[in-house]
Parts: sequence; C-alpha cells; structure tokens
Amino acid sequence: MKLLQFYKYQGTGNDFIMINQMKSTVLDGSETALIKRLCDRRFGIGADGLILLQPKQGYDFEMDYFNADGHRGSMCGNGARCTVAFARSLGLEQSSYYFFAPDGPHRARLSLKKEGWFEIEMSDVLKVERGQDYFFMDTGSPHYVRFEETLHALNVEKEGRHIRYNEQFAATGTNVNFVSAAPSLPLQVFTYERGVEAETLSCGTGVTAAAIAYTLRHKLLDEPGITIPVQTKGGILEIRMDKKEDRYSKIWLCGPAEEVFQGHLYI
Ligand SMILES: N[C@H](CCC[C@H](N)C(=O)O)C(=O)O
Repeated sequence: MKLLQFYKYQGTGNDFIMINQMKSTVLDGSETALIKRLCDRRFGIGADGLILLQPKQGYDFEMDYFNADGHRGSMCGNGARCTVAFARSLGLEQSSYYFFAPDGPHRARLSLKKEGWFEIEMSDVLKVERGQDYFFMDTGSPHYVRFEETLHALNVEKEGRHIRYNEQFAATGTNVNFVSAAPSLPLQVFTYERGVEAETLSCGTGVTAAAIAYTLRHKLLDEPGITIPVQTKGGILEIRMDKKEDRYSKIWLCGPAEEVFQGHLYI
C-alpha cells in the first residue's frame, strides 16, 4: 500500500485531481483502472481528469494529463491553468512559466489585472475545417464546433455523444461544442468531452475552438489581440488571439483556477 497525497483543483468548474511528482514518482500513468476510480464521483475523489505535475529538463514543469476514463488525454486548457496554480502553491512562484503539456511547449503567466486568473498560451491553430453546419479544428485537442440558435433546450449529452461516435469521428473521437449564435458577446459554449464521455461545465481547448470558429463565422477582420469573452456553465473565460486569415497565433486562454481541497488515501 502506498500513501497518495492529492490536491483537488477547479477552473470554471472543470475539475482535476493533482498529484505532485516534482520530487518523487507515485504514478507512472499506466494505472488506468486506478485513475478511473480516483476520478469517479461515487467510488473515488471525483474529477473530470487527473494531472501529474512532473519535472522536465528545459522546462519549469510538465503536466501529464489523464481523462476521467483513466487514459492519457490530449491537451487540457483548464487543466493547464490549474497546474500553474498548483505549481505556484507548491512554491514555484514566478510571474511567467514555460511548461510541457501533451501537445508540446506552452507559456503561462499570471494575470496582471485579475487576482487568481491564470493565462496559458495555446498551440497555434493553422487549419480549420469547415463542414456544412460545423467547424472542426485541433486546439491541442480535437474539437467539433456547431452554432445553435439557442442552447437552452439542447440535450448536450445526447447530441454530443451522437457526434463523437458518428462515422466521421468514431476512430479517434472528438470533443463537441455547442455555441450560442446570439449576436452579442460573451459567446455561450456547452461542451461534451471525449474521455469523460459526458458534458463538463467548461473546456478550455473547446472554448478556444469556439472563439476561433466565431471569428470565421462572423467574418472578423484580421487583427492582433482579438478578445472574445466566453460564458461556460462553470464561469467566464477569455480568449485573446492574433488572426491572419485562417491562421491563429498568440492564442491565450485566460480565467480563474483554484484549489478546492486536499487529502490522502492508500492505493
Ligand atoms: N477539459 C479539457 C479538454 C480535455 C481534452 C480531452 N477531453 C481529450 O479530448 O483528450 C480542456 O479544458 O481543454
């Protein structure tokens, strides 16, 4: 039996179990059944995912991310914001960070304006696929984005699952975002997450994809520093980006992240 010290974090209601492996390794990521059970809201601690904070040569740290199904996921934007908050609470107090995530290197910084806000630079998006009624892109994780007249009557779980498992995406799966088409900002985004296989209260890479799709749908002019506020079920996030035709760089995902509780258990 090993003692597992854990920390629970949330960023706009997307919640994560954090394990500090900066000094010693407890989990190597092969413990699929255990991670799934830890993330279970009845049999475990309960979370949308689990993150191992680890050292990595040339970086301040690495975030190794697992979805609630116990398998390694792709990039998690809210998880990254929580990981920076976690690293800070462990004493890594810097005004900016350089870290490694599932989709490669990232920069992060503290908001100068808002206390408790963490800002992550996302990978550039150089390709956006346009379907008849959807956009599809990789913001570190694959995201399908569909605009809706209204979201209030939408069954996110049912519709999201249907798209995630349809012929086009079944092989690798996709996250699915439904975006309110109301002309005024903030955008409203509801997300079904692959790997959690349920609706989550917020998804950082999904909100990033929704903001990018919005600039295309509403034909925003190319400009540096386009800012799009987004309302999720768990709170407000903000996306800033430089747009040049269909290519997006300097994409920053900004929002709150905080510790909820900590504890330990034997594994
Ligand atoms: N919640 C995450 C997305 C996790 C991606 C994961 N569901 C996958 O497709 O592996 C976020 O804030 O970006």
